[in-house]
This record gives sequence, structure tokens and C-alpha cells, in this order.
Amino acid sequence: MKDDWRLIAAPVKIILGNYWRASRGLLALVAVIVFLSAISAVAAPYLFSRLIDAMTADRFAETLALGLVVYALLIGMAAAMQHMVQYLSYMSAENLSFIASTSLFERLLRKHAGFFVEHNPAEIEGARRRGQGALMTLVQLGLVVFIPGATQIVLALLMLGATINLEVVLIVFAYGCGFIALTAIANHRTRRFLDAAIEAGQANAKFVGNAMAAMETLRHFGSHRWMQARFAEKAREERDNWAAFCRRRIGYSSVLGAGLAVQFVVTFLLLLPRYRAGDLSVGDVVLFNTLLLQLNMPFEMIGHALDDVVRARASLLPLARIWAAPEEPDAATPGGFSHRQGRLAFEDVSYAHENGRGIEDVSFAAERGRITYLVGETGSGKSTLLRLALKSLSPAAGRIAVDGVDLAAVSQRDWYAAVGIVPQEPTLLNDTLAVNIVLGRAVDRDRLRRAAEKAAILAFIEELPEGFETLVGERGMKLSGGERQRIAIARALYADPQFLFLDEASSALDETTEAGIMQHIRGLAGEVTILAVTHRKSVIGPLDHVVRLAGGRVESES
Ligand SMILES: Nc1ncnc2c1ncn2[C@@H]1O[C@H](COP(=O)(O)OP(=O)(O)OP(=O)(O)O)[C@@H](O)[C@H]1O
Repeated sequence: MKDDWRLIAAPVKIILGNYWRASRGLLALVAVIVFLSAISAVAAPYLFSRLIDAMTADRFAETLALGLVVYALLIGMAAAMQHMVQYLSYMSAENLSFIASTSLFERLLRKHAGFFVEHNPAEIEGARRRGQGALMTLVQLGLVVFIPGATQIVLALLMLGATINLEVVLIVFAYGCGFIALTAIANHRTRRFLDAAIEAGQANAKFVGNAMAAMETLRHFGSHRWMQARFAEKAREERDNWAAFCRRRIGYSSVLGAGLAVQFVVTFLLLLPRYRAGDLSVGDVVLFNTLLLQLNMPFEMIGHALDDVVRARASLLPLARIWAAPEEPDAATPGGFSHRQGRLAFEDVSYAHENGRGIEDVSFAAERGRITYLVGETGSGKSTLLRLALKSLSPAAGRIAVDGVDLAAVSQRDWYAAVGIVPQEPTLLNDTLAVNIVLGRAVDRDRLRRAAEKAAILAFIEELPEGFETLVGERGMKLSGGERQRIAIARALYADPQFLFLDEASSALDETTEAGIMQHIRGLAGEVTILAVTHRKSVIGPLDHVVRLAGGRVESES
């Protein structure tokens, strides 16, 4: 539980800190208006009660006319200010939403590769939406509940004490404290339902993200009903936990209602004898009634606010967990990073995945002048080696050296700047071909054409009516598998990398296209270190360097 709060505190501190810096003028204005509105809300009934007494005291015309005008003004001001606050807080809430979503997105971009193996977009979006809503609730609570609530409590208590008597103040105060205490108990006892509901909702968001990615496959295998049932099961769990939470809260509300009735009875019983004895005027009784109602309100608001804080905690947890997930370090290499020969050497490297599979004592070197191919049966560790070379994984033993420098000492940022990668399954953004090749690097049309030409995709692109501006669809689905692969190759070549990693980069191509591309790539081998995984013997040239893997070890080299 403590850990949960600590987890939540990190994003809340940063986001609300930035929000405060960006909106402090607006927030201060809201706080002032809220404060004034709370004062008028207490001053108005006080004035009205005095007017009632003035009516009965035969100073009707002169006092009443002026008094009623002031009273009307106070009521009008309080209402106008309340509305003003509402819209000002909407305005600042939009700013908060902007800060929260940009901070989270920036953070997501830095997450470690493993994070995206565990989480899908729908799940992340669900966490963001819930968390952002909770942050807004917290700010709204601070602005429109705590400030006016506390102000109203203090002023109304002072007024009650001054005009009526201290016993009543104590009764009201006791009721208020009782209300808050009972709400805290209710929160404590119902929290588990809330947590379970949020968890089930988050699990379903993850599930939906998974299902979306595999929608066609699910359709082909007639898996709709099965998926629907799994979804419904979690959705039911979410609904039932919310219902259980609400049912219990209804029970607590009845207790609170009974407490309120008792409070009124006791205080009226205290006041009536004093009225009869002439200690209190009719105005005092009217004021008492209004203040009592008004005074209960902020206590109740604070009670509900505690409730909201508990719900905000549950809603913020998924976002806080994402926030805390490990990130890629983004520093420059201490002392700088330079390489001349581009010799990439694996020296007795071992790595085991969670399931114990991986690679063991692997040693070989990829050098310029020829392509180094990693071959071997499926599951023999080829992609694991590439991921180690990319620094997505770190060796458990041994080291990877670039021109004698341990890759562990080279920063991720510097290494990525030197490397081009074509993954097994290239991912494209739903944007234009040009955007997908350039991916935010400096745009150079000649370089773009050259990269597309080397990847044997230029002719295809130029035949399209929109050329490089053609949109590729979600995950590049408007392109064939081979076209996607060639775009990924062009992307990797665009920035003239010093090291090129190809993970079955041409597996979706026909043999002629593949031979053409590999010929281009072989031509780069004099200046670029090329490490490629392949299952196809036909792509391997007579001068290429081949490292054969079996069961995570190097079986032979040629
Ligand atoms: N993220 C992971 N978590 C757990 N095990 C993994 C992970 N990635 C790979 N493995 C396991 O490590 C072993 C090596 O996998 P790797 O992907 O490196 O093989 P590969 O030679 O590239 O296979 P393929 O030719 O089928 O692509 C496999 O047994 C695989 O199940």
C-alpha cells in the first residue's frame, strides 16, 4: 500500500509541478475567486438573518431596501463567481491534460525495448486516460472543494459561535469530524473493490489491444465467441466490483443520513429553550438553519473529496506503473565514441532469457569487407545475438567490443546513431512512405531517393500516383510484406549507417529482388560492418563470412 502511494507520487509530483509552473497565474486567480465566493456564501445568510430581525424591529423601509440590495448583490456575486470558477478550472484542466499527456508520451518514448514486449497501445492508452482523469479530479478537488470548503467551515463556525452559541458549534464540528471519519472508514473498507475494478478494466484494455493486433487471424479461426467470452468475463468482473463498491457506499450513506438527522434534532432541542427565553431572535434561528446546512456541506464535500482521492489513487496506479518502468539511458558516451575499422567482436558472450534459453560462450567478429551471416536452426539464438549487438539486451557474461571498446561503455544514443537495423517484422507508421523512411531525421530528397534505390523500391514508389507521399495504412498494411521490408531497408540505409544489422531482412522477397538488394548491400560492406541473419542459403555469397549457430552456441565458422 505504501509502495503504491510512493509509485503514484513520482508522476503526480512531476506533472502537477509542471502544471503549477505553467498555470500558477490562473490557479491563483481561481483560488482568490473561490475564496471570495466562499465569503459571500457565508456573508449572505448572515445579512439576511439581520434583515429579518430589522423587519421585526420596525425599521422596515430604510434598512430593508438597502439591505436587500446588498443581499441580492452578495447572492448574485457568489453564483457568478461559482460559475466563473467552474469555467476557469475547465480551462486549467485542459492545460493539465496537455501537460499530463505530453509528459507521459515523452516518457514512453524512452522506455526500454522490453516494455513494449509486455504492454500494448490500448493498455497504455487506457492507463493514460484513467490517470489523466484522476489528476484532473485531484486538481479540481484542491480548487473547488478544499479551498471553499475550508474557508466556509472556518467562517461559518466563527459566525455560529459569535451569534448563537459554542455548543452548537461543537455539535456541528463533531458531526463534521464524524462524517469525515466514517468516509475514511468506508474508503478503507471498500478500496479493494475499487482496485479490483480498475485492475480488471486495465486487463481488458490490454486484452483489447492484443485482440486488435490479431483481428484477422481471430476471424479466420472463428475465435470470436471465445474472445468475446474472455472479454465479457473481465468486463463483468469490473462491473461487479464497481457494483459491490457502490452497494457498500450506499450502506454508509444511510448511516451518514441518520447522523445528520440526529445532529439537527439535538441542536434544535438546544436552541428552542433559548429562543423561548428571548436569548435568540427569529433571525438567529433562520441564520442557524442556513448555516447548519451550509456548514455541513463543506464537511460533506471534504468527505466526498477523500472518497475521490481514494478513487484517484486506484485510477492513477496503472499510469504510475508505466511511468516507473525502466527507461533507456539517454546520455552521450563519456569521453565520446569513435570507431575506425568497425570491427564488432563477440567475446565469450552469454545471455539467458527468463525461460533459460538464449546463447552461451559465443565468440566471433564481424568485420568490414564482407557480410557476416548468422545462420542456424530456428531458436538457435540468432535474433538474440542481434539484440545484444543492438544493446537492447546486455550480455550476462563476456563482452561485445567495437574496435576494442566495450559496447557496454558506449551510450545507447551514440550507438543508435551509428547503426542501421532492419528487423524481422518491420513496423511502419500510418503515414507517408517518405515519413516512414526518414523517420524524423533531416530530410534530404536526394538521399531519400538513393536509399529507396538501394532498397530496390524506388521504381515502385515512382509509379504510385502520390509517389513518396503515398500513405501506407495502419502498420503499413496497404503494402505487401516485401514492400514493407524494402521500405525498412531504405529506412536503415537513409542515414548512411556505419553498422548494419539485418534480421531476415529479405525473407519476404522473391529471389531476384533479394539478390539485387543483397548485391547493393554487399557493395556497402567496404565501409559498413554488416551482420545479417538468414535462413536462406541462396543469399550467401562465396566470400561472405558465415557463423553457424546451434543450441545457442557457435557450431562452426567459415
Ligand atoms: N523475449 C524472450 N523471452 C524469453 N525467451 C526468448 C525471448 N526471445 C527469444 N527467446 C528464446 O530464446 C531462444 C533463441 O531465440 P532467438 O529469437 O534468438 O532465435 P532465432 O535463432 O533468431 O530463431 P528464429 O530463426 O526462429 O528467428 C529461443 O528458444 C526463444 O524461445
